[in-house]
Amino acid sequence: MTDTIESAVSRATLLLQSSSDSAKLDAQVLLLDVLQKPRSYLFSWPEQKLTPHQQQLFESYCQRRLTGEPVAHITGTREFWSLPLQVNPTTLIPRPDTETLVEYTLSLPLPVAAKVLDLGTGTGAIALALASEMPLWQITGVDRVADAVALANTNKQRLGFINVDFVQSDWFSQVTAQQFDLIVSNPPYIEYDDIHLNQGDVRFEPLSALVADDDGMADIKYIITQARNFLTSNGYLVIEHGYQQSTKVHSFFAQMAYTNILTVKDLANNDRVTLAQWPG
Ligand SMILES: C[S@@+](CC[C@H](N)C(=O)[O-])C[C@H]1O[C@@H](n2cnc3c(N)ncnc32)[C@H](O)[C@@H]1O
Repeated sequence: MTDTIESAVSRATLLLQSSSDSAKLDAQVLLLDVLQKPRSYLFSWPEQKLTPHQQQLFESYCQRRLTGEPVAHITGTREFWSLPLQVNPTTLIPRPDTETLVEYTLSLPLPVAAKVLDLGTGTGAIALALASEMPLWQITGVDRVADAVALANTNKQRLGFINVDFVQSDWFSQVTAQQFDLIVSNPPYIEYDDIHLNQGDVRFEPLSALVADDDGMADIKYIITQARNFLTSNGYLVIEHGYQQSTKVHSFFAQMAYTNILTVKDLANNDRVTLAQWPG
C-alpha cells in the first residue's frame, strides 16, 4: 500500500516536526521533487497514489531530512531571484537575504554596458541574477573553490546566459581586467566561534563559504582594501555582511577613503548590505 499525496505530506510533516521548524513546507518540497511536478499539483491531485518507487524515494528523502541535511542538498536545487539554481555541498545555498543585495544593486545609476565583478560567486547566484536583469552588463564571477566555479558554470549553461564568465581565483588574484563599474560580494563573514554554525543548514555547508578571521571581518576588509585597484572612478563596491557588522564595515569603508557610504536593510529589517563609491 502506498500513500496518497495528501497522506504522504501529512505523515512526513509529523515525522519531520522534531527536526525542522518548516516541516510541512519541507515535506511538500521533497514530494514535489519526487513527483517532478509544479506546486499546484499537490492541491489539484491530493488523492493520487504514489507509485512504489515514488514512495520509497520520498521516504529516503525524509530520512535524510531527519538527520538535518538541507532540503536544497536533497533536491539539488534552490530558487534564487526566481532562477532555479543547482546547489551542492561545495558552497553556500543561496539565501533570500542576498536578494537585498541584488535588488539594491539594480537600482544604482550604472552604465548600460557596465563591467561587473562578483567575488565569491558560489553557485553564481548574484552574478546570474544580475545577468538575468541586465543582458548588456559584462559580468565576471570568481571563487577560490574549483567545484563552486564548475557549479556556477553549470547554472550559467542551464540558464543560457551569455554575458557572464566564471573564473577560479583567490579574490582578485586571477582577475585580469582592471576597471569595473561595480564590484559585488557576499563573502564569508561569520566568526569561527559563532554558535549558529552548529545549527540548521549551515552544519552541512563548507566553512570556506562561511567563516572569516578577525571576528568575521578579514575577507570584507581585504576586499574593501583591494577593490580600490579595480574600480572605475566613482565605481561601486556592494558588500553583504552580518546584521551586527554594519558599523564596522561602514567605518572601514571610510578609513579606506570611499565616499557615499550607505547601509541597506533586508526584509527582516536587519542591516545586511553596505555599499560605497571609490572616488578614484
Ligand atoms: C557566503 S558564500 C557566497 C556564495 C554566493 N555568492 C551567494 O551569495 O550565495 C562565499 C563564497 O566565497 C568563496 N570564497 C571564500 N574565500 C574566497 C577567496 N579567498 N577567494 C574567492 N572566493 C572565496 C567561497 O568558496 C564561497 O563560495
